[in-house]
Amino acid sequence: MKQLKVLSVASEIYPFVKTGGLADVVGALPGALAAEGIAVTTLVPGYPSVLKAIEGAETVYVYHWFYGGDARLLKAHAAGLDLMVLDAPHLYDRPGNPYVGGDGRDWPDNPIRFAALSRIAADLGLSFVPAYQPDIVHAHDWPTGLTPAFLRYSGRPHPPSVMTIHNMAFQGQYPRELLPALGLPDHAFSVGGVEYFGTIGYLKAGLQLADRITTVSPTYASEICTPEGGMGLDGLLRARGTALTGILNGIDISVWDPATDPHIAAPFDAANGAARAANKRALQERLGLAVDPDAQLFGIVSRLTWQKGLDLVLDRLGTLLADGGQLAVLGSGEPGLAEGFGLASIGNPGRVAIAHGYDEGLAHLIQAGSDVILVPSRFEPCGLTQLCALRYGAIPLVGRVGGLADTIIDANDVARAAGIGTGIQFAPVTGDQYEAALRRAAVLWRDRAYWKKLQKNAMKTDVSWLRAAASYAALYRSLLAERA
Ligand SMILES: Nc1ncnc2c1ncn2[C@@H]1O[C@H](COP(=O)(O)OP(=O)(O)O[C@H]2O[C@H](CO)[C@@H](O)[C@H](O)[C@H]2O)[C@@H](O)[C@H]1O
Repeated sequence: MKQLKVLSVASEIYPFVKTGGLADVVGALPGALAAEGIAVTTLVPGYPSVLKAIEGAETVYVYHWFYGGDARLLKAHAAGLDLMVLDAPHLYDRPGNPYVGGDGRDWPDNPIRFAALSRIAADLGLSFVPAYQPDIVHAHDWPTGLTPAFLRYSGRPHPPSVMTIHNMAFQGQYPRELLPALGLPDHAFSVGGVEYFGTIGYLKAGLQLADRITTVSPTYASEICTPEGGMGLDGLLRARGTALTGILNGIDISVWDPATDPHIAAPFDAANGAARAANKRALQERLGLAVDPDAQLFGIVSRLTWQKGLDLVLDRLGTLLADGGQLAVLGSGEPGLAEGFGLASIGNPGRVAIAHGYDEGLAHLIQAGSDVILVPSRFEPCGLTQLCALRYGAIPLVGRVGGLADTIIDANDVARAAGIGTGIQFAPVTGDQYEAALRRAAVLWRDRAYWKKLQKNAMKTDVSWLRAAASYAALYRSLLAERA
């Protein structure tokens, strides 16, 4: 089969720059797709952390006066990834994260910064760099949503495009007056183009103009077609009909491998789950929790946001602790939630602990040492933490929404009889239902023989990228077949 070239474009990529699951997916897809005969090159902004990782990269294109300053397109290979990097210091050479400055506010020029990224993706699609001509351009989330628009409004032949939604909650909406500064023609501002409720909608543009739309689970794909889940874009998505599909994420099972994980206290696998005990002890010691193998240890690794439903955990903390449970939280985000967990840890020494900030190593130890991983999300396009939890034998307790519905088999009586449960689901996502799920978790925990069975089932679940890679490959090939 002919090798396909896919240009993937995104605002973050693991291991160079990450604020959430988007980076994981963008960083893992190229490796997964290589096995399918697909060569992925990823275009990302030249943030300081990216430029540091690609010192000595080759300049393949020079832009004089590009959105307010000079810029270069660099080509590099780092951490096993083929990269194109947009080095535009006036747009990306600053501290903070890709979207916000040190004061926690969005960079005011975000519309320009991400239009520039999308513009380069389109330029590459339009063969500006003769040595690199992708067959498909694949854009991820709102920061790259204008890519299909730049392709379309170039008026030139261009490769087909795919737009992937990792999270509908972020859409990128900016005043219409920016249109000329973005480099889009007046006629782009139409319902069939980039116009979105009187503004310019970045994600909207991508969803309107890409040849195909994917999101990261089948259930989320149906949820976003409803007024409740569509966040204003459900009508458009319904109109696009079969152009939208859901492809479940995987995780990088070499990074998330309890048998070889350098971040954990003791390696283990499905056949030797008993070694988890050493990780539980290490986690309890590290976070100052009482060292007690019998306390059911609940873990959270998350961005602290409304989406993740963590206010429910605080509201119903009494139930979690009532049966001797413990809680270990790693997260960063909304100050109100961080403070809430901080106060809970002060009020319950040895029982509740919070580690603030971002800590890759501790995330691994929490997965390896917790008995349960809590993901009570209000909506969840796919979710990666429950996949890590499955792989590490921590039983996911999740809201039955989006990808959480698609990746966990609720350990109800029928599943138990069939020997197939892998976690605990609850719906709808309310405090009462969450609390009922906690009670079920406590009952299941008391039956240690069954708990071990659950862990075995969880660890046997295929959470790799294998199936997703085959689905993306099929999607790309069908797009090209259509064009031909
Ligand atoms: N404080 C911390 N320290 C260390 N690691 C931390 C951390 N906080 C979070 N992480 C890690 O960041 C990743 C988060 O990924 P998720 O998919 O769970 O959520 P996110 O909402 O960011 O992603 C969005 O995009 C992804 C990708 O498509 C979808 O799965 C998801 O549903 C959607 O909301 C996980 O790998 C997790 O371990």
